Amino acid sequence: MIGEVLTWVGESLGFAGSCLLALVVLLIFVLPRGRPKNFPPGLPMLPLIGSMPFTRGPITRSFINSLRKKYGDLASFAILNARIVLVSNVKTIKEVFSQAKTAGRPELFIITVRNNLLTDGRHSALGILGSSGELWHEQRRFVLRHLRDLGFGKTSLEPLMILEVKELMDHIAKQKDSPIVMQRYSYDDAKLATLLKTFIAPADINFLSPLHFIPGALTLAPYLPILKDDVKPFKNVTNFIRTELEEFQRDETAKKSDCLTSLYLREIEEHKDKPSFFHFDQLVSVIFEMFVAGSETTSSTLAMAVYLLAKHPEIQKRVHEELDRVVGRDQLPSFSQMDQLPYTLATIHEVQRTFKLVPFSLPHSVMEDITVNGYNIPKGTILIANMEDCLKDPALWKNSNEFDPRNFLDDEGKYKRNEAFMPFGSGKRQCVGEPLARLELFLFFACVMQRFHFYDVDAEPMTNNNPLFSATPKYTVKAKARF
Ligand code: HEM
Repeated sequence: MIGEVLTWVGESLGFAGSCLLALVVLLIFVLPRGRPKNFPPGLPMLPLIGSMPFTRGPITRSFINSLRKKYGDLASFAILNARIVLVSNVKTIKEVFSQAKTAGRPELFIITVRNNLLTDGRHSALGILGSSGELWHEQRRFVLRHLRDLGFGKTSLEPLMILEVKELMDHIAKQKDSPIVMQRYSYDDAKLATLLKTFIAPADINFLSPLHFIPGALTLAPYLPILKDDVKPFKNVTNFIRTELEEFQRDETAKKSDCLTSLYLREIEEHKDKPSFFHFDQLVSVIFEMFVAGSETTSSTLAMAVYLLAKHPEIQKRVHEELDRVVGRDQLPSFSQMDQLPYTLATIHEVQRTFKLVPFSLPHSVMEDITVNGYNIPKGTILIANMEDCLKDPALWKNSNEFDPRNFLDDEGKYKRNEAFMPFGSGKRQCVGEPLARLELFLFFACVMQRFHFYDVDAEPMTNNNPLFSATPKYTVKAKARF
């Protein structure tokens, strides 16, 4: 049989073609394997094509889960030449990602395309989310320090958030009895509406697509006609931010104000005569990331909360009861009441656990060789944290398979933290916006639930296969004002 196949190949391809084929086969199968010595167990890794013949199609969540089951806490595979290790188990995740050596970020398609567009090739790395090393460290430290000083994630932001909450509630109230599409709210402000329309849904981004690992694809991507549509939102958002910043720079009062933009512009001024990571392109990039990372994440979690509570009227009823008892109906819920609202707090945590917005966090890359559980993981390896596995492990939760706020309550009904809950990542690169996101989720959820009863939810079947971001189901729901 094999002889017949070889004869047929020889006759069909001729001598030169057969030699070429033999060379390719040699490169793929005979050259030393792509697996480093004492690397964590996993799929075979062939030179050039990695584990692709063994993944049986695109990387899916069930594929990732099957690796964890088969190989344990550290499981490896390769996409083309990129070696990837899936890290599972709460203890191992915390141990691996707390190290500075694992705080790198692999080159990500979405980020590199944006950098190219932004700077016409002036800067190969920008921003916080996609950068590594000194650039990442310095920018993250600057942004965190100043945001903290400005009250980011502190209760002093409450009045500002309440304005937004009220706008959202007015929007829901205006719909009367007609079904509401809980996907996104375009407020009346035309600029904000334009910006929101241009945003990229995280569920459309797949960092594990082989496209990211084809040498040269990243640099060329923005110029390929086939990718024009994909690139358009980046252009729109960055142009929008540029224009806003130029306007800001012309406004003397704004420039003197204490906000992240003016503080950053002052830093640029201070560094203008020396080589520095503080420059205008970098500022555009940081603002872009804060918008993109901070908008769709919280809004889709809230959309998921409404969906799940409309589907679980008994849980909605208990949230309503607690809000009525603790807050009443004459005032809006406030951060200061968070401790007295354990069921409401547990419900929003349970929404995040069920939703698993970023089930494998964002990929990290190893900056220097490390050893984990006796295995060697060399510099350049990509690491993925298996948060999904921690969120559904029956040993770690009271009722892991159901939407059940008791997963975050102790036997006395008090809110209980769970180590396995890491929706904002773990370690050195943990989400910059976490304190703000936590407050936003609590306040929006508590205020909207105090006022409305959601029912008659009607959802389309889910089609999202992206392993790295979860999408909210497309649904409509009816809202009835409770008072
Ligand atoms: C429900 C809301 C949110 C969730 C679930 C979420 C989740 C995450 C996750 C999983 C990461 C990756 C961590 C890692 O690489 O290990 C991340 C990073 C990041 N997030 Fe969030 N996030 C949320 C809201 C926000 C908000 C509101 C902002 C900003 C206002 C924000 C800004 C960022 C930034 C800048 C990074 C990059 C950090 C770095 O690379 O050092 N996020 N987020």
